[in-house]
Amino acid sequence: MTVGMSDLFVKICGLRTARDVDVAVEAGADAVGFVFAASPRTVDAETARRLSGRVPDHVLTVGVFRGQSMEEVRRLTEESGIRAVQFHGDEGPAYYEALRAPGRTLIRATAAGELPVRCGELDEDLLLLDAPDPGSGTPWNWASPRFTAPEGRWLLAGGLHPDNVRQAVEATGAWGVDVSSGVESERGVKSEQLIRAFVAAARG
Ligand SMILES: O=C(O)c1ccccc1N[C@@H]1O[C@H](COP(=O)(O)O)[C@@H](O)[C@H]1O
Repeated sequence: MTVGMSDLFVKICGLRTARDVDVAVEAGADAVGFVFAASPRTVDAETARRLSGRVPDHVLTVGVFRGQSMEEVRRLTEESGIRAVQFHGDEGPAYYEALRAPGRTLIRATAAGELPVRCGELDEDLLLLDAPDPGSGTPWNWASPRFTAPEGRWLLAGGLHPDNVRQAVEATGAWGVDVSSGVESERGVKSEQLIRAFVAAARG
């Protein structure tokens, strides 16, 4: 898997317009996310395909799924042409086996808890630790002394924004970060200023 050109991997998620995509790429994001799960940010396959066409090869295009059938995930992935699949529900090993394809990155999102987790448990390439309510802008207690950082490559998400992302990275040692709500001016509407501020702050 080839991902990221910088020290800290930064993904900007929930993009819906060409302007969102252009700003995220210009700001230096390593990945851009298109939400296929039920959300105020949902896009269809045609929109994701059109927006992905604006993304240079060094930036990973990610489709976000939650509780969808394997057939729907497969169809949306193929129709949109996105290069990575991010599972946010309780998708089991059969999903990873079915969606594994050459050049495709598989991301497993799980709610952060006190039990240790490891990247690769379900054959994923990247692990994502998030709050229980993904996409809500709610943080989890990543600063807790009881939190054990996972082994392997993992992304931190949940309630991140330009003012807390650097502190979160330093506290957890995360390999990368993922954000949606924290770069919006209102729910579902991305802010150019906040996207730029987030990427710059994340990398310190
Ligand atoms: O963004 C959504 O609407 C969404 C819906 C369903 C599953 C995942 C979703 N987004 C993911 O949630 C986190 C970002 O959360 P936050 O808004 O920054 O707190 C990130 O992993 C997104 O990919």
